[in-house]
Amino acid sequence: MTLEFTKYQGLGNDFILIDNRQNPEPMITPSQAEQLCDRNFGIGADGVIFALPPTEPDTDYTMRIYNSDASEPEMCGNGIRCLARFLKDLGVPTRNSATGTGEYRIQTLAGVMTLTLKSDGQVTVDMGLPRLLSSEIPTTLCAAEEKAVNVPLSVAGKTWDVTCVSMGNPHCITFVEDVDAVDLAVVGPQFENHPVFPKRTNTEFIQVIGRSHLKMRVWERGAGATLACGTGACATLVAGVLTGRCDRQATIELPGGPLIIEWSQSDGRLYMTGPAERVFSGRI
Ligand SMILES: N[C@@H](CCC[C@H](N)C(=O)O)C(=O)O
Repeated sequence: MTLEFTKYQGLGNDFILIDNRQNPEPMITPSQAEQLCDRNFGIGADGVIFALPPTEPDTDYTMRIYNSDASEPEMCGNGIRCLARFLKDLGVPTRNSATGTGEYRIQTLAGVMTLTLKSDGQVTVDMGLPRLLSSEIPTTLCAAEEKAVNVPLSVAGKTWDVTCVSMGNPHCITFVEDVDAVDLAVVGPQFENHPVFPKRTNTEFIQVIGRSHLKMRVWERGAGATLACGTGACATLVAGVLTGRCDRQATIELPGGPLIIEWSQSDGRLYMTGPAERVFSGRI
């Protein structure tokens, strides 16, 4: 089998993009995706993203993604920016292109996202509403109808205060004094596979630099330590606001660079702005 692909990255969170517009089912299996993501024996990536035909009214395309461990997450913030850039590079016309900023509406397992391609190359994504009930994360840290905000969780012999937010996918956020001191490779997998998270979790370790500047490191479910996580940055801003640590708009500084996140007061939705760049195309 020969597969055409293009590699994209958003702040170093990197993906293999596949033009799957002719078929509603991904053209490779999760285990083939895992092989392609291998950084030694494959192309190397944090995940594989498929541009699939739309199935819902008023949407342009459908995104599905496999993590590098072959699991399928509901949503990916950096990945969907890369998908918008991929569609544009394929010559797919945007909506409202006469205004100078084009839009795509992309269906995901977490709902429909609207993406705006800006003239400076950045992409803004309407990431929708955060979900806060324990049953929505999901986590058993609290009763199903309660919010897990600043609750203690014992991991790796230490008690961490955590806040849980779903952006369609699960996030556990913990604020620390010094984010560089966290041994991600040791504590990350223990958070990810903790029994209080029945669908596993992404985990964000956050240092507050100022009310509009947070520094983040992430351990992703199904991908491990990555250079950036868009859904994680959105979940982090929500956790920071809920715990009184930051304003509703902030720069989230990641190892791969900054994301600008806003939690709109007027509509309650999260807006994420950041880059998405093509790296190379190939055939495997
Ligand atoms: N890097 C992504 C998140 C990808 C999915 C995640 N690993 C999960 O399993 O939920 C982002 O930018 O949001």
